[in-house]
Amino acid sequence: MAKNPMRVAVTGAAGQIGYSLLFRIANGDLLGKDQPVILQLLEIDNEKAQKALKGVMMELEDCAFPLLAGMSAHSDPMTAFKDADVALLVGARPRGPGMERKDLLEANAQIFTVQGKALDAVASRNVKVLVVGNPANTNAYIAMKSAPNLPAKNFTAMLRLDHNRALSQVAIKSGVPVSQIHKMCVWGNHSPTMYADYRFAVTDDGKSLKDLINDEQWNRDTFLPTVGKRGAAIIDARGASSAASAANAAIDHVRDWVLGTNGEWTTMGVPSDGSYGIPEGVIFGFPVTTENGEYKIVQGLAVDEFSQERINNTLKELEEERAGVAHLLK
Ligand SMILES: NC(=O)C1=CN([C@@H]2O[C@H](COP(=O)(O)OP(=O)(O)OC[C@H]3O[C@@H](n4cnc5c(N)ncnc54)[C@H](O)[C@@H]3O)[C@@H](O)[C@H]2O)C=CC1
Ligand SMILES: O=C([O-])CC(=O)C(=O)O
Repeated sequence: MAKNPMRVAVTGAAGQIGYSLLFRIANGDLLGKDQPVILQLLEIDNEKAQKALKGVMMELEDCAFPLLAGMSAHSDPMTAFKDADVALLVGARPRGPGMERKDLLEANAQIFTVQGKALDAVASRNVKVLVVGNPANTNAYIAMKSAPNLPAKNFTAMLRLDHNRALSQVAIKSGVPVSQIHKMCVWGNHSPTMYADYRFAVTDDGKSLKDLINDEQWNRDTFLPTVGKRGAAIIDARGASSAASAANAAIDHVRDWVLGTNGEWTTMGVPSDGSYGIPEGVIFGFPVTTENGEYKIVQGLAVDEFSQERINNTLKELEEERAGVAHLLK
């Protein structure tokens, strides 16, 4: 028997990530090739953005996707998030000329407060929320705090792009294909302070990638800066921030959350439960496994002195961001 459609809300739907994301969702890449979807698309209440969104919807229509059971355009999160099973919060305020980090945090805090409240009011009680818009961890924190009637665990931030970047860099260095590398993870904030960590990574036949690479200087001087500053390198090369790879990571994140990782590790930004000394509620990148629509933080990993320093550093940045928006959450 055909499954009932699931409702997927996407914000910033006429933006560049949206353009790479929506077609894949409609193609069944997000929720499975037997799962019909209804797209509920949110853009700002502006004639140009709404017109662009209409254009994207015309193209979606022209693909005649068998799994696309419906779609609608919105300028109000209260209608866009109605009964949403999945919410991909991509739209955010980009940094403008002369804007300080604090101004950026505040501008986004406004957006994610409103959207968190709307999710709280109208979304499915099981809605799975992924925040992509930057600063992703803090935006997810704001949305979570603005939705007290939804389980906090339903709010996540995207570190999967960092995870995928780390996988590819380790694959290139070691010569082991990405498909044969397991137990990669990235800790912390989606920012250059993140700590990409291949200490636990193993090949299909259980060989340690750290031993195979055996180059601590490469780890510290090449790998970590390459992964940490990859977003800026893409902007420099393309003249625009990563879009297709970001959309791909969003698909990976939600697909794994919904459909499970079969014991494989992945990275998700999730509200801390106190694991590894990260204060409860901070949205932090952790290694996780997923099963039956739930994620579990991988426990019991050894944290050496260098790793602890890195984790402390990315946590400090997240706590500063949190302090910077605290007055807006009262
Ligand atoms: N977490 C991650 O790994 C990554 C995050 N990003 C972030 O994703 C966000 C989106 O990137 P792009 O699609 O390239 O940007 P974009 O500027 O092309 O598109 C953003 C869209 O969001 C819309 N928007 C803005 N505020 C909105 C609101 N309140 N409600 C609904 N829509 C709204 C805009 O009108 C625009 O169409 C940015 O914040 C970017 O920094 C990008 C790459 C990776
Ligand atoms: O750096 C940016 O603005 C986009 C981003 O988050 C990334 O590519 O990781």
